[in-house]
Amino acid sequence: MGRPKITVVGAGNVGGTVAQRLAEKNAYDVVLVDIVPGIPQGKALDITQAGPVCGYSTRVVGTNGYDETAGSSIAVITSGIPRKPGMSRDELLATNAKIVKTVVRELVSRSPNIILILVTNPLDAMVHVARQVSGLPKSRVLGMAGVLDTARLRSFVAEELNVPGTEVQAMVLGGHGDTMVPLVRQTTVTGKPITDRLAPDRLAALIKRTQDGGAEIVGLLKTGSAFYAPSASAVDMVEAIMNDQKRVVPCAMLCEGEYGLKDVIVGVPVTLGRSGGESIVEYDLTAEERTALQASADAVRDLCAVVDRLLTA
Ligand SMILES: NC(=O)c1ccc[n+]([C@@H]2O[C@H](COP(=O)([O-])OP(=O)(O)OC[C@H]3O[C@@H](n4cnc5c(N)ncnc54)[C@H](O)[C@@H]3O)[C@@H](O)[C@H]2O)c1
Ligand SMILES: O=C(O)C[C@H](O)C(=O)O
Repeated sequence: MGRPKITVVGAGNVGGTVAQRLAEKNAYDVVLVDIVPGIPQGKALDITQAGPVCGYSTRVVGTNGYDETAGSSIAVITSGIPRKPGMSRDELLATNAKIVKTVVRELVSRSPNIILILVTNPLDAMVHVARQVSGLPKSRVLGMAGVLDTARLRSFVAEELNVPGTEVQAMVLGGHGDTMVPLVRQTTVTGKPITDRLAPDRLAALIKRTQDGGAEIVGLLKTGSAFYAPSASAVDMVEAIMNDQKRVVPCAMLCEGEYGLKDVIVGVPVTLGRSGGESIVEYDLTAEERTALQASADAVRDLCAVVDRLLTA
């Protein structure tokens, strides 16, 4: 039996880097798809040629079609436009919804057992589009944002306290936008509560920087948005699923009553295993966190109503 196949759609900054990181795992066949002729083929060839140097023999195929994606275990969907300085992620809605709709149709028709990991923004609404179009169960349509937002908070805390980022644990829930909800009680440094190490005003400043973390990088890069940490975060989800790790990871997934949220896709702690998002884990939230999560879910719901109208028009 060959290696499991992972497809990456969109061979731009995030997708190209996801393909590279996956190839370096030396555990999958990788298919990289893009609409621009030459780009996925060129990047696939380049990644393949790094193999002898880096010690992997991953088969990486670049294509402008979908036949090569048949039988994929997972697709990481990064196709779509990124925002420019001064824009919100929500402004990408109309363009990216159309792209995600077509891409999901192509993927699911060739890989009926596929698990979709959405990366394209606005993230939570794109997971909604993918669910509507694919009809796949909620466990197989997930969004990557919580791992990234959490990694940002962990790295800001690590820098502030001069400790390794790996010693900082955290959990950021909610939609991938200004309303994201960092859980202070889940934030620890070398196993101790963050509140023992940081004054409230400093912690509040780091949380604000996390909420604005994507925009900070968009402002610095001028063209395009972050891709090193986003690609690492998407590959972390792929690994948790493919290795059946049963690890609790913040992901965008449909809530059906968990946290009091009904029929809305938002970032929540999800156990990732071989069947995808296997369950939503309910932490004990403070009243303030619960209210913030509800507000975040309301913002996502409003955006999903807009995208539903756009796609049926
Ligand atoms: N969820 C997150 O945390 C997160 C993080 C980073 C980026 N993003 C989002 O990911 C998306 C991609 O970002 P990027 O930096 O890689 O952008 P990019 O412009 O570098 O790459 C996007 C690629 O998608 C391709 N594409 C467009 N339409 C397509 C289609 N119909 N089929 C196949 N490919 C198509 C483009 O040709 C391009 O190569 C953006 O929407 C961005 O906002 C989300
Ligand atoms: O900020 C963006 O537009 C890209 C991504 O969502 C991020 O958080 O880096």
